[in-house]
Amino acid sequence: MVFTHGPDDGGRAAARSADVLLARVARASAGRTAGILLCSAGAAAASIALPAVLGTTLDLLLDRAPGAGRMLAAAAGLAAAEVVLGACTALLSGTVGAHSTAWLRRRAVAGLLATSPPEAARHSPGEVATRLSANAAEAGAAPAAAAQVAAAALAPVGALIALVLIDPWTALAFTAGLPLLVLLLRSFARRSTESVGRYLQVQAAIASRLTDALGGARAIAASATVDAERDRVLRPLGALSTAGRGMWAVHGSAMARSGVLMPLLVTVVLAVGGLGLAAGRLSVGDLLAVSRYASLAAGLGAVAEPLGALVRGRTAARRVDALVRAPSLRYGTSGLPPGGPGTLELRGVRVRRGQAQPLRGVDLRVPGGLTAAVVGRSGAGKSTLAEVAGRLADPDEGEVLLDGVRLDRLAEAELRREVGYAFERPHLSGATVADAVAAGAETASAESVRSAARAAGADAFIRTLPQGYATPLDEAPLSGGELQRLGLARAFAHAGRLLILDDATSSLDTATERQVDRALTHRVRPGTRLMVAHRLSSAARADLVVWLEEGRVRAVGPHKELWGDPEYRAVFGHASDTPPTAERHDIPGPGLGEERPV
Ligand SMILES: Nc1ncnc2c1ncn2[C@@H]1O[C@H](COP(=O)(O)OP(=O)(O)OP(=O)(O)O)[C@@H](O)[C@H]1O
Repeated sequence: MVFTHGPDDGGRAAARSADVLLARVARASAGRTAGILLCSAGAAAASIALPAVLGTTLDLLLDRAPGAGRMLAAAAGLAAAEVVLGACTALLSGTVGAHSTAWLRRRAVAGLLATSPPEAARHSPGEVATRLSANAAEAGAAPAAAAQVAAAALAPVGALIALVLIDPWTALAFTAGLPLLVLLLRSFARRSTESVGRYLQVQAAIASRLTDALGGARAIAASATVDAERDRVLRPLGALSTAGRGMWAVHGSAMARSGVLMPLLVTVVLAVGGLGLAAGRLSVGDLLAVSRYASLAAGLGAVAEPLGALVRGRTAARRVDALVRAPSLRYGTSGLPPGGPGTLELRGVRVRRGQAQPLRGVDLRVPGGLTAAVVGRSGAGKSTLAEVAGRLADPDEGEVLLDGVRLDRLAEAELRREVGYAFERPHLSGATVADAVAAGAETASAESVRSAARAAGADAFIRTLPQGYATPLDEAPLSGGELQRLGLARAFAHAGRLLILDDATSSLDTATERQVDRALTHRVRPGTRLMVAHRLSSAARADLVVWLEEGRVRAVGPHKELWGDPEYRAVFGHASDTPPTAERHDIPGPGLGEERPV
């Protein structure tokens, strides 16, 4: 099976950006990270001093000289300090990891929520879950791992200096083997980055498939495809196992090679030290110290462990960084002309989504105050039109204007105040049902919450809930239609000059839909309505219909005029056997909106 590279796999630039992110997260825990370095340096200093003190102690004991007891106590103190400082390093590493993970998760969630829905949709829910959980935790461990890499090098470097001071020949013998170790660590870091990257990708693919399957659990059960679905979800397991084995093979081979190289170096150093003793250059105590320092210097091979954690953290950071860097919508500072009717214009609007072009050069004008139904076959581009009309996303070409002002020049607060949305499956947030309706750019008053709920046909069922409007949202059992009515109520409570309803009445019964329609005319703040509609009745009741076909405006006009076209009738499932009528892309008669009673 082949896994294509995700949007975050952009080579060096992505790696650099992830490193910048890690530098920022390290700065956020700078105090504790410095603590790791200090404790590690302290532990390294203690471990470096210990062999010298032990060597001197041995020489004093052999010579029966005074002061051996004091030196022994000093050695015990150094050993204790090494243990305590090591424990502090472990504790600080844990807290730095936890803080860094939390910091990364907050940034990633903020980045994801600030981006446009189509950008966010590039990451499947399962993939996002993996990036925010496992990947963020791995990346969060990177700052502490970096400090540990630096710390792991401190003791060996110090030990090497001590060897130079005791007997330069022993230091030279050790240094001769270092280029091999550097080569080994470099190759480990490179191969590890590749294998960890593969593993994380497959892991995300499985999570993504699993989340898809959970989302469609009812359909899977109903269509008796449980076995096939299980196979589909688990199919990448083989690739995961291969990637995992590859990862540990890289790790294991680095460990094995350094496991051979380092004892070999220690043996060579000891041999040189032994020759020094025979030549009278070194004392017995010196030889003891040389053997301990050689072992300490050989600890450089153990740098592979934190280096592995650092490599895994850097690779995981790229996946988290892709969420942090998700392009966010930029807002302007302009306002709308006061009292404007809500005239909506699209000029040469083109939208690309990967290979697809949901909208291809759309020109459209909906005069203020009118209700326009957007109709077309499935995939015609209706939801995409609704998306750019309310600036949930920007078009790739062209511009969208509300009362003559480009939407991307509007201040965010003004945009969200004046443009309202209701969706087919609204997402509600807030502690209670009333809070969910009140939530918006500005919190709606209790009075407008109730009046909006009445207008959306939601008041009656809200009253039957255990605590009415005060029912906690997560204790309110809601059907699809009830959820839609709450979404409509929220939109009505915050209605601005443009209200966009994207299939927002699809689950309502006909009577409630009519009631909502009447309320839209008489009880909700007057303005322009753009309604994505599949039902014939919605198109028939609208002032005008925008008929989309394959991302283009096929025609614009009153429903009864378009009805003469058999292809238009076919959109609603009526027979089509005559040729299409002429195209009309604009609404004749400006001022229609102003003449319309509200
Ligand atoms: N993020 C995306 N990536 C790839 N293609 C996309 C994306 N979003 C939309 N499309 C494609 O663009 C076309 C229009 O999609 P859109 O959702 O606007 O259609 P629609 O008319 O609302 O359809 P429906 O009535 O089925 O909801 C479809 O072919 C769709 O597959």
